[in-house]
Amino acid sequence: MTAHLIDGKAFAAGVRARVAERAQALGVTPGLAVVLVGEDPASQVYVGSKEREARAAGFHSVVHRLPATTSQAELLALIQALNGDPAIHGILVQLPLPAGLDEDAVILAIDPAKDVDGFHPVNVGRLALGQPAPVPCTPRGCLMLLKDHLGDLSGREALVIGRSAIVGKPMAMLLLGANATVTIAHSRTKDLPAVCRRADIVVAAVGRPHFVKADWLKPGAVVIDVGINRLDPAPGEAKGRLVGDVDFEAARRVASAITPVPGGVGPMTIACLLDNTLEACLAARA
Ligand SMILES: NC(=O)C1=CN([C@@H]2O[C@H](COP(=O)(O)OP(=O)(O)OC[C@H]3O[C@@H](n4cnc5c(N)ncnc54)[C@H](OP(=O)(O)O)[C@@H]3O)[C@@H](O)[C@H]2O)C=CC1
Ligand SMILES: Nc1nc(=O)c2c([nH]1)NC[C@@H]1CN(c3ccc(C(=O)N[C@@H](CCC(=O)O)C(=O)O)cc3)C=[N+]21
Repeated sequence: MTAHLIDGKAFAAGVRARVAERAQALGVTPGLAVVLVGEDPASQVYVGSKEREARAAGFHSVVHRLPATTSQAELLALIQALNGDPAIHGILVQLPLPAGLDEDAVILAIDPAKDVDGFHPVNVGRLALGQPAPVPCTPRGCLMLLKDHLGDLSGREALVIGRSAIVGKPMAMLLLGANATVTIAHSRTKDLPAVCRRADIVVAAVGRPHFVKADWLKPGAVVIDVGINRLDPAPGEAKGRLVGDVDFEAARRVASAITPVPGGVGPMTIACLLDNTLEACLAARA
């Protein structure tokens, strides 16, 4: 079997086009503020594409680039200013923050109505309770791809590998909300290959290249690879290749469908960020 490639890049372009259309019809310009503290080169890339795609969708997009030496008080003051700025409907603080800054306190300072990442405890609680809330962009994008490919997820065995607040936990909540039977694996899970072989759906969010092996997969499983890992450059390459958390070339011979890296989940994250910002803008007008 050669797995169907789930084209997140194409799907995300469709989501962005619908967002742009709705934004245009709105008569108000959705505003997104991204806050980047420090010089992490990978973060610079993501922030650049968020800004480009927000503008392409007709949004007002501002990026605040702060030095790694920024104090907690300075960062909190910026967030207060953005909370009070009526032109800004969505605030995203790029994580992780440099050492010395208190991530929890920063997230708590964001107005939950502008929390387009869905990381504020109020929004995390709402998601857990099944109440309407901005949903974290990466898991939301993964669920869109799964539903598009599989239709109804009811009763399917889903395994989420990873339990971070950004990806693993909200992914598990969304799958549960879609009536899948959900298992969450992490670094203390015993016999992960055996747990994985039971799953109809595998979402890998670990942060280790080639971590999920082909012989861990049930034949016909649907695999969503969230990982973004940069390999060391091969001789003659300026920068290393991007790969996911799944041993892609081997896995595609066992899975029925799989997302590539790049071109899978990553573009969906950005598309969902724009959609969450549009929704926040709509809610602010209501
Ligand atoms: N495509 C996109 O848009 C996005 C991609 N990413 C990528 O997704 C990946 C995961 O990100 P994130 O969730 O933030 O990462 P974290 O490092 O916060 O979490 C990694 C998770 O993997 C688990 N883990 C680590 N080692 C093992 C192991 N040997 N067996 C089983 N589980 C293990 C950890 O378990 P434990 O809790 O026990 O330590 C942890 O829960 C990264 O590659 C990141 O770059 C992230 C966000 C968006
Ligand atoms: N507050 C916060 N919210 C986030 O959503 C957040 C964050 N912090 N910190 C870092 C992670 C990572 N992340 C990605 C987004 C898009 C791509 C993406 O578009 N990737 C492209 C490739 C990009 C490239 O070529 O470099 C792809 O997979 O096709 C990747 C990773 C969001 N994150």
